[in-house]
Amino acid sequence: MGETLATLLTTGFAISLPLSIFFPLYRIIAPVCAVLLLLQNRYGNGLIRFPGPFGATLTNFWRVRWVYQNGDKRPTIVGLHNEYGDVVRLGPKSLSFANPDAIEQIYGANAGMPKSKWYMAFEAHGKGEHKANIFSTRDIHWHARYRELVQYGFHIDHFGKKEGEIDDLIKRLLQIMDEKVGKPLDLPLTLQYFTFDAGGVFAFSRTYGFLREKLDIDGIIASVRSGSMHLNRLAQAPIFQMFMDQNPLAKYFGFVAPPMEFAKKYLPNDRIDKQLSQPPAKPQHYDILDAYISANQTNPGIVSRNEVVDLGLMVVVPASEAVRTAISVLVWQMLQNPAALVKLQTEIDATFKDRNAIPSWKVCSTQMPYLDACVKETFRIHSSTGFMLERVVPSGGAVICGEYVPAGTVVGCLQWVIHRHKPTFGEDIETFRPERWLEASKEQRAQMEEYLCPFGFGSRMCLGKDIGLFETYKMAATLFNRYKIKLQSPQKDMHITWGNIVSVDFEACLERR
Ligand code: HEM
Repeated sequence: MGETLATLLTTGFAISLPLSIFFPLYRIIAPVCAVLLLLQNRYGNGLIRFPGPFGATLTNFWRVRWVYQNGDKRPTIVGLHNEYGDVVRLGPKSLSFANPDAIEQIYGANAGMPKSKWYMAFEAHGKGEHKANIFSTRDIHWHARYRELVQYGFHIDHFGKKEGEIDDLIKRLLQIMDEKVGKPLDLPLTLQYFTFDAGGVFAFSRTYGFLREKLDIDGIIASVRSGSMHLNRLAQAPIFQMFMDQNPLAKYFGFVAPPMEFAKKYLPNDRIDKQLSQPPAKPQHYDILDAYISANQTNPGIVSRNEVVDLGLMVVVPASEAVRTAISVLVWQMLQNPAALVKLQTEIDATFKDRNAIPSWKVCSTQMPYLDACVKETFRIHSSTGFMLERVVPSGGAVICGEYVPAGTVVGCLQWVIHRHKPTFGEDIETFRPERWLEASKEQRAQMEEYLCPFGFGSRMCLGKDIGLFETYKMAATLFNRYKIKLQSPQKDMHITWGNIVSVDFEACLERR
């Protein structure tokens, strides 16, 4: 067998040489090359002065293993910063920053840093397709123009006109919850039926039917969860993706990621075709598709018909999973902190006399300071996303937090770390304490608000921020107005899945108030 293999490997240039010459050479050359590569990784990137785990300086596979091992914990980069300080070397060519001063230098308008290859994991692939989207693209110019054309569709002034439709969905959700009163309820999953359908209404003015069917349609919720975990792991080492999801051979296996398949299956193609065949008109539906259609009509080279699939994908991942996580964490935190819950309930009772009321966005967002503090504290202590927002230092290098960083280095901040910056948020950063937002001086509060960044930073900040906030404020006020909520297992932590979303699971038990 050894003879045959060696013969094959050498066919064409040295078939007649005795095999015994080659094996000793392979045995020596391979390890020498590996050692040289590891030394180059550790010492050759100009980052040796930055502290970090030894394995991380040698290879990105350290990160893959690290994320695998910690898949059921909150992001452990926080622990690495506690151990190594404000700048941690996370890979041969990557640095994580904990000081909020880094934000402007990495994500500011003048930084000129594109996203890293980490984001490739979130591009369409399979069956011959490979397509960047608004979230993943590393093309700064295409992104800027694309975003400029569609962003009004994500703005509260536009989609806010759909509040009545969302209230109808909330009523359906409450019916499902009422049926479960007194019984164990998978609250995060039930909330996701709502966030999925609400995403459909915001994007396309139609639901997917999760609340009607009361089940995980096409198993997409389960797929998104496992996909988020899987992609977050693979993405840690971009080269890993070449062998797996981004493998050019994947198209021959006919593999299409489930979120993509789902997004395409439920696109309202009839409406899209009809509207595209008509002359440009004023918004008719006040959904996000309005903005995509008008962008396609005026700038088809920037927002092509294919970009509408991006919109479908947004409903499947951030609009359903990230918003579910935000609302679920808020509920869980309130239940862990009875004193805070009493204060929230007192504010709710003073604001709404009717326990069946579905609070309006306007009232929730402007007249309920304690609710506002609870939402902010939820996003601070547990941001829905759990990936470092990686950018690449452009040619010429950059100075970040006083440190020179060479061109080509991947740099970034994780919100979980920034939100634990003690000089900004206080010494008790691991405690859920909404009061910190109310007791702070005007200057300190402004500083905290500037560094509270669950939706990211700068030109790549979340487009769905208004939608995420709209749903979180409304659902929190609605649930605590109507129900007395308890945890089924009060002593147990939430079950955590650290994927690109840090999802949570727990069971609750509701009683009508
Ligand atoms: C609580 C809910 C949400 C959270 C915490 C959240 C968080 C984030 C974060 C941190 C980013 C920045 C990623 C980066 O820099 O790499 C992002 C980007 C994005 N999010 Fe969200 N998101 C939420 C809801 C939504 C919703 C509801 C939508 C759409 C309806 C959405 C659409 C997007 C898009 C399109 C981007 C890419 C923006 C760009 O690069 O220009 N998100 N989100």
